[in-house]
Amino acid sequence: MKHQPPSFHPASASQTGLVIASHGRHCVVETPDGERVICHPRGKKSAVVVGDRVAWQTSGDEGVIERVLERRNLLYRQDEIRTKSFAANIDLVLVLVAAEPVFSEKQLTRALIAAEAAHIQPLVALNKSDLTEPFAHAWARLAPYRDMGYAVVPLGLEHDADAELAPLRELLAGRATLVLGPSGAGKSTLINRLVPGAKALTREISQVLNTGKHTTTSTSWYWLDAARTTALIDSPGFQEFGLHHIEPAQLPAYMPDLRRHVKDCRFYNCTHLHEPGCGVRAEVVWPFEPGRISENRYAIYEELFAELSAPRY
Ligand SMILES: Nc1nc2c(ncn2[C@@H]2O[C@H](COP(=O)(O)OP(=O)(O)OP(=O)(O)O)[C@@H](O)[C@H]2O)c(=O)[nH]1
Ligand SMILES: [Zn+2]
Repeated sequence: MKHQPPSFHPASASQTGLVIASHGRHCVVETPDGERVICHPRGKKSAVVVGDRVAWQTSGDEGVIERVLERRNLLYRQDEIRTKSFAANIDLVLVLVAAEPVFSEKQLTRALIAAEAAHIQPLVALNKSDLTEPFAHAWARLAPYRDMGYAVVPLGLEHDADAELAPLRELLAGRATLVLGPSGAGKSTLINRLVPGAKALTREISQVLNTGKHTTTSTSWYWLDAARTTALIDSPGFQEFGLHHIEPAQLPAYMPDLRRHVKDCRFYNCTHLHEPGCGVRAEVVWPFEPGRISENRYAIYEELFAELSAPRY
């Protein structure tokens, strides 16, 4: 047996906690009693992300993270150069788009594929129902997404009465939901409608984490209820949604409209790009028809396939 060095400090017991915000090398850990402590990871690499359950110990006024408990899932994006994590241990990914600015189907699809690849249920919401005509147009553009089984929730975050937000609240209840969306879709409006005191909390957290320095926002975790059963996680970084962690051949598995036709392909290893007897390509139509594959989605598939097949350096 190895000789154990004598311990001069009374060992402070390790506690568990939830990472509710992170910035650079600091993070805020919430204890089971709801107390919040600034923590630093032990060692050089900062591997902690919002949503992580951690074991930590007090060290003066602050804390040291000893280890990250096993993750149920981790949503991240990866471009040619680096990997960025959005959050861990989440139940739902809510992709918020709006009637205006006109959303990019490519970005929406990328987010949905990343969620599918991480085995997290996606949910789509379309905001700004008061902008009648653009809203109707956007709603129609989302028809293939409803048809492939995703819930698409109409919202008017600025004008809806609380009762009108009830269906959304119901979908979120008891779960931790990561909110993603392009700039201007209404993410801040959503958080402020659903989280009492969100603005104050954001200010408070960015003050403690940045110690006065001016920095952009990072990911934060908000509880919707006093019992802390329902959470929203706000995360920046929707615009550059790299999917380099996904193999091109895996793409159809993460695109439900393609997935349901793969069984009809003549070749088991069909890429759905040029093979004869391809069950996927046989279903591509424009305008969209239920049960089939919209030309837009197929074009996004082709583009992603090429992007993810390109040599990496
Ligand atoms: N017409 C209309 N405008 C809305 C609605 N909800 C939000 N907006 C407006 O849309 C704009 C963007 O809303 P934000 O909540 O700031 O959007 P965001 O997604 O947080 O955008 P970033 O801060 O750029 O990331 C604001 O001017 C809001 O007032 C809505 O239901 N209808
Ligand atoms: Zn095929």
